[in-house]
Amino acid sequence: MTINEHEPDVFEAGVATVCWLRVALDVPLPGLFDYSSDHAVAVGTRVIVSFGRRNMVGIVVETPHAPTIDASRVKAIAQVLDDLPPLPADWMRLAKFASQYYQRPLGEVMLPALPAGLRKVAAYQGKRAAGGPVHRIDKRAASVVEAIAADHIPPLNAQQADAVRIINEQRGHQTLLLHGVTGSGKTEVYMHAAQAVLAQGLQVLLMVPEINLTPQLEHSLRARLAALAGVDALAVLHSGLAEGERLRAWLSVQRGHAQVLLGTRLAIFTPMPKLGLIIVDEEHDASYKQQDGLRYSARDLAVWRAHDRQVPVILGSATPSLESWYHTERGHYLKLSLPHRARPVDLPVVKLVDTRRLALQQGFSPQLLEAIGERLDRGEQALVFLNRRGYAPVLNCGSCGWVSQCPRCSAYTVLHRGGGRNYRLQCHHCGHQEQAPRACPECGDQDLHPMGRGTQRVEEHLAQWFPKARIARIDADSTRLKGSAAALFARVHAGEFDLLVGTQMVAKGHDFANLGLVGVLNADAMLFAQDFRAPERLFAQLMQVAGRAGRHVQGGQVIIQTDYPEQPVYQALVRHDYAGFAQYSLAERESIGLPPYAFQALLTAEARELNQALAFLAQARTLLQEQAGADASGLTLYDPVPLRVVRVADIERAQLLVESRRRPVLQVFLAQWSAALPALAAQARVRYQLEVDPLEI
Ligand SMILES: Nc1ncnc2c1ncn2[C@@H]1O[C@H](COP(=O)(O)OP(=O)(O)OP(=O)(O)O)[C@@H](O)[C@H]1O
Ligand SMILES: [Zn+2]
Repeated sequence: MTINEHEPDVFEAGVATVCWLRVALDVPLPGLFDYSSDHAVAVGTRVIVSFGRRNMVGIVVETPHAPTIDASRVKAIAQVLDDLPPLPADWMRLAKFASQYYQRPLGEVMLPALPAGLRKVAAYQGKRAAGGPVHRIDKRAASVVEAIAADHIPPLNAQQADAVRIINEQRGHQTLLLHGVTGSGKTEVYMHAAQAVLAQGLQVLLMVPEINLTPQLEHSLRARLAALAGVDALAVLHSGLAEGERLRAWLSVQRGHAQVLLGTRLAIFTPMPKLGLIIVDEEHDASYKQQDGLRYSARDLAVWRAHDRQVPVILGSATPSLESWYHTERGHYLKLSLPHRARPVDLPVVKLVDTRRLALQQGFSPQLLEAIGERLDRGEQALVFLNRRGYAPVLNCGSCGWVSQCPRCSAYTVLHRGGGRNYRLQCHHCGHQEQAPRACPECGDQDLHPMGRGTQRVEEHLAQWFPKARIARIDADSTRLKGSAAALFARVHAGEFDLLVGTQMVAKGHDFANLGLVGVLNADAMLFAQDFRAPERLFAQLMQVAGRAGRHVQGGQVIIQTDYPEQPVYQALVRHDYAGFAQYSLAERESIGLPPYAFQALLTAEARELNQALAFLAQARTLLQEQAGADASGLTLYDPVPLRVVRVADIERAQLLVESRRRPVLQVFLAQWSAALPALAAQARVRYQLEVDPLEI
């Protein structure tokens, strides 16, 4: 932007000095907004400005020589927020990259990435502001973190030591894929790598999929760091924190006080002045993908940020995403392998029980029941894994065939058991709830029965078969209250339960000391899902849950019940053959041109009528075709289709998939396209989301 020669130069005209500011605001409009100030304001500073009829907090992104609109229409900012130094340049670069890559206005990336207090006008103005949120936090004493005694620290084995050595040798940027089988001691590798970085006075960002599921990690990290660098060395960030706690943690990292930041995906947006290493644990986990607003992948941003800051990043997993494996095969990432368990135990024996010709008892094969009984007799724990919460997935009338359906969604309502004989029907899509009827609403017959089974019903049967066993059910329902998941897991680790029934919540990261057997029910449900990533997800999930068996004691066993034992997913599981499965799956993806051999974007539309949504997508498709012109050959545009669950809360949904073999091609077209979509959507009266690198299709 150059100064227009014909305009009076405000700096020399002797009028008041005016500084022009280009500000990012959290509003669903593309572009930045011009304001003025009577003194210089640095890029990265937060300011309060009036926008429309209200005041908002924005971030100064540029200080141009002249505004883009008529200078007389530019409003002055209301207040400069100088309780913090400006957001650092690398943070601004990260936000800009995310904004461009994920096709979202910069303000809608930057502001939501900050702790709430820093982006709310009310936190600074008004009676209770008391000098602003930073001032208030600084005045309040931090709650005392008790130093906990460090657990016994095992000496590294040879494979771990090799991995740590290679990580420590890195200078500048490198992405390292730590592929370690379940129980191989990846955590110890992270700890040692982190220690070396801390010793240089640098900071470490350690990301985990869900913190409340891994209290063990936080506990041992805190203990280790306390011994090393004092009790304040660890900051923890996740969405479950109260606003003040979150701001305090953010500040201590941003000021360089906390040396290690342990956090979920949102932690990727924390300013870290002395960043020296990023670690992404369970890098394959879908929780790294934000599912609303800015639909970013924290794993992918971690790689970008590490590159931008020229520091190493470790992606760790027993079942890496096929994307990461592909990069490793291509030599883009450096692979570190931990092929054996850290303790002197073997990986569990995985057995497939062919259920095609078996008489099952409430979904259980005789083999599985017998195996559970044996483990309990030996005083070991057993786990039954079933990825379906509630009592039964649907209620059915034996007389007329009526099934329980959500009035607002194209989905069944799930039967849940409350206290005693109180049954309710619940929609897992919109939250709709009703009392379960005693008689069929269609024919009045009382022959209503639950079809299939969820964790509640399995728990009930297990209690009948194993009356002496102490049973814990671990799913989203049994851990709804804040802190209850951590409390429940603590009791499991303390040996207060013999038998566990759980959903994918129990599969992740737990180091159960006394768990001998894992039984898997209903795995086939995921086998034939439409999504091309379903087998990858199933494999990872089963490998993870299988990996909970026999971690401390020899003789772990896994029983998977299936109607399709010959499927490659199951065969690879029996062999613990991640590499074989990955090779097979990548070859398949390559032959049909799917990610990671292609890049995708998904446009989803929501409207009152399905036709509205489909028509909008068809228009959007035509528009993209026109924009791309002759270059459209580089793009594959699929037909708009209804979603599998087409109606949720009375809104119909459809989607359009766009694909290209080359990422830059896709990026160029998405930029033009997304700029034109708001107008198109307003006209068609639909809501839409554009998602880059969608995980679920
Ligand atoms: N060098 C070692 N010697 C003995 N035990 C070890 C060693 N390193 C780690 N362990 C122990 O091995 C167990 C498994 O380690 P950890 O939980 O880190 O595995 P992991 O690789 O993260 O597995 P998963 O992917 O299944 O979560 C833990 O009980 C840990 O204390
Ligand atoms: Zn519903």
